[in-house]
Amino acid sequence: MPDATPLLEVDNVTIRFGGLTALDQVTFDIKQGEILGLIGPNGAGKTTCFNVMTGVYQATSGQVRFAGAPIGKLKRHRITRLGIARTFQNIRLFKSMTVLENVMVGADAHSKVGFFDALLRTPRHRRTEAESVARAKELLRLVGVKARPDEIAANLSYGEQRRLEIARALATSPKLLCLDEPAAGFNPAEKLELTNLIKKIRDAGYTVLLIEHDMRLVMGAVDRIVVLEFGRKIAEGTPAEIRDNPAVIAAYLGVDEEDAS
Ligand SMILES: Nc1ncnc2c1ncn2[C@@H]1O[C@H](COP(=O)(O)OP(=O)(O)OP(=O)(O)O)[C@@H](O)[C@H]1O
Repeated sequence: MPDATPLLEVDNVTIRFGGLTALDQVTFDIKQGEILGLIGPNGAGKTTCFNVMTGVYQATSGQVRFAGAPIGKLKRHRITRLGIARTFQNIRLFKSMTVLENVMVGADAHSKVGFFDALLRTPRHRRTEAESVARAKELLRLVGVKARPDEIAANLSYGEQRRLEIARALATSPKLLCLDEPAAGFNPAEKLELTNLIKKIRDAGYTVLLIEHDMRLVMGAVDRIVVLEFGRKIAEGTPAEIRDNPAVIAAYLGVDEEDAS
């Protein structure tokens, strides 16, 4: 079970783009070891939330804290090193590189081997590389990529490419893994497999934040849900609580709250 210490805190965060308020005083936290779903209609601010947590955007006001420390002013690579990794709505693999290389690119974010070690191929470099290869293969097994490690990424099926992206994100040894619509384009069987994979990843010791449009997947995979609409948090609770929440039903059906209740 998740313990009580929040791994990540989004504290009263507002983000404005010109006249548009993409996030409006949003507050929620992610507890160590839980799977949190972030849902809401199109344009609700979900991806903006990911972007503020991963250093792509800075909050106009409010604060994001990771393991208790503010991360709002940190650059993206520093946040990756602290332990937040993400996948993207659109697959962003290095398509001409191999499966293994794609995962090892992620591992490099944490490599302790210096530039000269790599250039001179020192014993330290070779040892670290062997360890990275072993770890990358282990991650490929965890996420269920069946293609050979030396296969070119572009030759993988769409579903395998999505799994590979997750393996690459895990290669940075994150404490928090953020998945942005990982089931986009999946058939029902693939969605079920993904639900199981997300739980498996959590059971392997990671905390997971999931943005996903597919309600069945969200309800089946997560411990808790935060709902955004027009940049505001309109609800927070267990899947059962969210399913019956009139404000959430109204947001998704596009009707007035009174009409939906
Ligand atoms: N860089 C930006 N500049 C201007 N407006 C932006 C920027 N990024 C996001 N927005 C706007 O902020 C709002 C929230 O967008 P966001 O992508 O976070 O929503 P979302 O909930 O992820 O939507 P979707 O489910 O469609 O991906 C939208 O109105 C969007 O147009």
